[in-house]
Amino acid sequence: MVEVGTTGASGATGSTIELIKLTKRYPGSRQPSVDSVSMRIDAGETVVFVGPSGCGKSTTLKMINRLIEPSSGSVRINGEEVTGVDPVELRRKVGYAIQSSGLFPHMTVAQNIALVPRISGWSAPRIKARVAEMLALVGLDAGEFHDRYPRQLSGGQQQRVGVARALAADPPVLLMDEPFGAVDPITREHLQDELLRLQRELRKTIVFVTHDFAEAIKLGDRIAVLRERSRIAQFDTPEAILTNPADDFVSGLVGTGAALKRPGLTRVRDVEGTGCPTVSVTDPPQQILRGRPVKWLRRGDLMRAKGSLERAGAEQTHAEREDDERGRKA
Ligand SMILES: Nc1ncnc2c1ncn2[C@@H]1O[C@H](COP(=O)(O)OP(=O)(O)OP(=O)(O)O)[C@@H](O)[C@H]1O
Repeated sequence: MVEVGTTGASGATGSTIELIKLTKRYPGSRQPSVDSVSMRIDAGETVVFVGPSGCGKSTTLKMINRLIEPSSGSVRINGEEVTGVDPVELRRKVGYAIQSSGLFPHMTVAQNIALVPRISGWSAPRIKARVAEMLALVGLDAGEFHDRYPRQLSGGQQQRVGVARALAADPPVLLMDEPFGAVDPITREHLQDELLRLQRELRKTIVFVTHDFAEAIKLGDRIAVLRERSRIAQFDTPEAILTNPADDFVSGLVGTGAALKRPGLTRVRDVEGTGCPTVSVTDPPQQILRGRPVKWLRRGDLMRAKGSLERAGAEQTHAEREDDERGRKA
């Protein structure tokens, strides 16, 4: 029997996901579209795949829930190979939300949300209660929306129903493939905020695909920057990627515009010297470092630190936050 989620000391209800040398070669293609990708995603973490069009983000994502079968390599959810999991069970474990919302047009909002609980064999009263709970969770009034059809909803409302449907069976893992790609920028920002709020509450393991780097830095605990064939160019926290891009490819994707959208992030060269200690070039580095900020620590880093902060967080490099986040530095 598959274990559905874990509620560990960190309070996360998600599952770990491991991609092990995951490869997809489509029939007739000379090159693999995904070439031996390996990564580990922690329980309760939001990881965003970002990269240029056609680099293999969606293919990688869809191999996690077996919408696409890998050519080789494997995916493990909480240590269990997904190929060994019954498809119905897999759908219950792995919620899936996509750009076009993916709602069935001939089903009402309630029927769409009830889909996975129904195929999982839930009782009618339990499904009814869950639909009401999900509508409330995504901020839609049940009285107004329960019996509407998708065509009677705005794009943003359809996306909300898509997210509600993906969460209905309380899966520990949520896969989101450009779920907010088809809505206007204001609605998109609103849906992103809603997702952040939901995730603070639910602590699922979320894998989110986007080609919008600003969206990646807003939503991701970590970002996997992918280049062609889903090769990992950098896999790190938004702060680390912004302040220390691995190479020119990553720098190009980050772009100055995206970096400046991160509130409170300032280049060191632009920071006023007031209040900074003055040292001589001959002073020993360790002495200079003593008592000074060395790392960025986020709440998730502290949760995962397991006793020592030595490997937690991201090294502070050439950029500095000027805002009240200073208090969170170790
Ligand atoms: N069914 C298929 N048959 C053959 N090739 C495919 C198939 N699906 C995708 N590909 C190819 O695999 C590569 C990766 O596609 P994928 O959709 O995973 O990229 P992506 O990074 O998600 O792109 P986008 O950001 O444009 O959605 C592309 O070159 C694409 O043409």
